Amino acid sequence: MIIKNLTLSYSADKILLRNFSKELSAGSFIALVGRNGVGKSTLLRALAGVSRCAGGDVLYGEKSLYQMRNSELSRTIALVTTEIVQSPNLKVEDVIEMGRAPYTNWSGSLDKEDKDIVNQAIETAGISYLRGKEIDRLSDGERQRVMIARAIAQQTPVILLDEPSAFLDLPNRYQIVMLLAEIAQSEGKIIIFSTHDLQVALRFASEIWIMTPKGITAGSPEMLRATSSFNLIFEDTALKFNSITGEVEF
Ligand SMILES: Nc1ncnc2c1ncn2[C@@H]1O[C@H](COP(=O)(O)OP(=O)(O)OP(=O)(O)O)[C@@H](O)[C@H]1O
Repeated sequence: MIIKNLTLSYSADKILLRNFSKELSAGSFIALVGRNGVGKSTLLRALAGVSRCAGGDVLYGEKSLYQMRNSELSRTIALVTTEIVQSPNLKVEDVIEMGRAPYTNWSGSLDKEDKDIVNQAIETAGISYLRGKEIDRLSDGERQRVMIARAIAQQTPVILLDEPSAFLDLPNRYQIVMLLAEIAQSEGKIIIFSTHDLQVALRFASEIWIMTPKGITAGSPEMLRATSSFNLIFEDTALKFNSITGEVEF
């Protein structure tokens, strides 16, 4: 995937990101960090081809995401947001089966292969125990896992997740991020997730993008640590990132 001179803005007087370029390779597990309102969700939506960017392009293969038809786009990129899918009587399996929509025929019916893929996604996401449950009766953390299973079932080479660990308790947070890291590595997917959890990013990401109003500083956790780059996030605050201990200090 190639990001070319990406510029993001909602209005002429507020540019969130200017001319960002980056080439991403298969197997990358990227944590996107930055302060509230800096533009992480906007960036993920632009990379998902959901919202148009103000300038630049995002290519998968040779093709711009913005030129892809919806069916092709949804076979290329899965976007997992914290938006809540709510519909009475909708079961966990129904939601995960929606991940197969880009592959099913006009009737939307799933064949055996689709069903096997859905079952495998349920297994991988570790949510077999949620089978048969209604989606609006799940906890936030359980629902988040279901949405990840849906993205897995979508079988896209790129998965983007907006704060996948936002609602999760500590063990679940680590488990979800470890699961995503494992999928990125074993299946050679590009996975980008936004997070406010620096510890998780440092521990599991292969690369971290620090987004500030001045742009994105990208690098391996080790490199960013060595260059004290995390302090970019704490500019204008009384906090400081200790690159030796990896802790935030007053
Ligand atoms: N649809 C929109 N129209 C206009 N401005 C928007 C729109 N969506 C977001 N913004 C603004 O763009 C900026 C970036 O928002 P965005 O949601 O991308 O930030 P974020 O980094 O994901 O924040 P958070 O960490 O709080 O989720 C914010 O100032 C926000 O108010």
